[in-house]
Amino acid sequence: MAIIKTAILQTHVYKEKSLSITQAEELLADPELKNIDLAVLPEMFCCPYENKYFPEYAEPEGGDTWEKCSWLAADHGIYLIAGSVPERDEAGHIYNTSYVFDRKGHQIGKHRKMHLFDIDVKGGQYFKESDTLTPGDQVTVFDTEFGRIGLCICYDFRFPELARLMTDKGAEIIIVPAAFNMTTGPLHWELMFRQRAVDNQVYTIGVAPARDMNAGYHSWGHSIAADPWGKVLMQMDEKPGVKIVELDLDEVKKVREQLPFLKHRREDIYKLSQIK
Ligand SMILES: O=C(O)CCC(=O)C(=O)O
Repeated sequence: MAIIKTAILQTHVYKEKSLSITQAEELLADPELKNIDLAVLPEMFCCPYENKYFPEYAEPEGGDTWEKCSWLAADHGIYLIAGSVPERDEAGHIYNTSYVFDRKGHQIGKHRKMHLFDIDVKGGQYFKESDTLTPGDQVTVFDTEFGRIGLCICYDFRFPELARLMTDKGAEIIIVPAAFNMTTGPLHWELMFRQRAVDNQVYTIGVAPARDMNAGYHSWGHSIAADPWGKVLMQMDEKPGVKIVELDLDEVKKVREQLPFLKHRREDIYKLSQIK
């Protein structure tokens, strides 16, 4: 049996970066989380989700936030998907980046959000990440002793091609630090996590910041886990909190054997290919 005990941390994002990090530290120290294998934080878990803050809060890979997350993973002996943070590279570009640490605190994965969130819904949400951020260009999967996990960030998950590429690369779980909003969250959030799970026969996990109506961006919250049948295993409300879900990778194998549609693709007629 390959069961991954996964903690989903729907945290509050403070204006002061150090408070958001301390919050993660305190939550992980809770004795109820003693036996977890993996913990996941939300998108921009220590930076308010607004363009004006991304340059100010950005750090290079290996910076203070990175160091702290690496230490937390090693200290608890867990895999940590450190939500996402604004990352500044040597050329001064800023990315929305998720780092993954193994049980020893070594970085074993890194995803730079590939699809920037540029939308303008009349009477609803406006956002233009491309005002400050640069897109990444890598499909991200990483290995654990349980199996392979795919990783993308929020708007990336709207692109079924990306989830399928991760599945084709062997992902059995797809993890998505994310922050949907009050316009798109109510109709699209659960639907997407269930649909990608069904289409790819994977577990899907979405981890969002808690809603803060005093913030510039109102997160939908509702962190979620769906199984490879598309069943919602757990969904939170909008408040801060922690939930543990058990992901049984034998289920992925069973579902794929019983309903083998991934093998029934007509690759003689159509094919998804990666250019880079
Ligand atoms: O796709 C959506 O509706 C929300 C996306 C988003 O908030 C993000 O990419 O940060």
